[in-house]
Amino acid sequence: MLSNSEIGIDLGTANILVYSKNKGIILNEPSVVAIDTENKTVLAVGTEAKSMIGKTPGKIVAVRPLKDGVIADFDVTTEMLKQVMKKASKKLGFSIRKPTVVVCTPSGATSVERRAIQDAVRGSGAKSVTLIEEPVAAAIGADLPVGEPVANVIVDIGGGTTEVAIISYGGVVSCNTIRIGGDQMDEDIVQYVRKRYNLLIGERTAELVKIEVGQALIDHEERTMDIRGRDLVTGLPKTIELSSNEIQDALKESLLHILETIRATLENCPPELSGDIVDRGVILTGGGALLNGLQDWLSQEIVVPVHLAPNPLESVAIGTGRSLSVIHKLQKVK
Ligand SMILES: Nc1ncnc2c1ncn2[C@@H]1O[C@H](COP(=O)(O)OP(=O)(O)OP(=O)(O)O)[C@@H](O)[C@H]1O
Repeated sequence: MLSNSEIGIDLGTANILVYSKNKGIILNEPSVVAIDTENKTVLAVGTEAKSMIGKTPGKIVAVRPLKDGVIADFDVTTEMLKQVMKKASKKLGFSIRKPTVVVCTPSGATSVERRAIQDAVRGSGAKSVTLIEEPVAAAIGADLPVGEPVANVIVDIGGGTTEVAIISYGGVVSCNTIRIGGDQMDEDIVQYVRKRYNLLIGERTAELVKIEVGQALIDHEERTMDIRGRDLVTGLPKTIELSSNEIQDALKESLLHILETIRATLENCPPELSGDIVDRGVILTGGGALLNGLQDWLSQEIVVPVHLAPNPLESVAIGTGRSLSVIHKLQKVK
């Protein structure tokens, strides 16, 4: 049985989630840390730190210690995890001591990158750490029958990566990972606005634009939004109106890349499993799955049904938590 000292962690590029069996998701915050660079102390972690991005005085920086699904700054990640454990303990009402942890890694991570994730979680006080591949966790979290010999296709569009995996009989049959996800889409929007309007906007504004008027490559009713930034010619603040048609253009290249990756993965599917895909379709998960029109556009392009996971932003965390009890049955985790 899973106790509260057994937790699942979705250590994502954009968000970090902690799952406990009795309470479900007990923490869901941005993977951001605010640091005082003078004395190297951590000032804030999570939501509070994210609200500081791009707004801090010189000596304080708000950083994201993960990039493309893997650790970019080991020490800051470990510190973030320590603070996350403290916050999660507060939510539970008692201290999480030396927990047994299942944490996800991108399928495309190298052995060194996997080791770093394991060490960082251990460094935050965990007694034992087991890794699970992110698409497998996402599939478990989305209630797919991963243990059966049928093809479960998962398209997980996170902040740093998009992973497309075919899972059958408890394992990954075929998988492709690209380092394009929600962060790249934000960057696409920053670059578009810069080139088209000579206006500099921050990554948080770009993310808001993506969520509000972002649009996959499919016909839709046009929406608009006012945004503010710094005019690169005059140096002064300026407001412009952006439309969903423009953002559709800005996101085109990244979306086509994601589509190509899905196609390539499906083309590599063993023929015995291809029939399942026609019947069962593809499950879309990760925060990027929520982009307006994405589900319809993808089903139009790949001509198989595309379903949205019940909780795209939470599937991986739920899957890591659920898999902990299965792992206990299968192997002793030290
Ligand atoms: N409604 C929305 N429309 C478009 N994108 C969204 C929406 N909501 C969230 N996102 C994006 O989803 C991304 C975060 O998704 P998620 O939490 O699944 O990523 P992650 O697990 O942290 O990243 P990774 O799996 O790459 O490590 C962010 O880029 C965020 O901007």
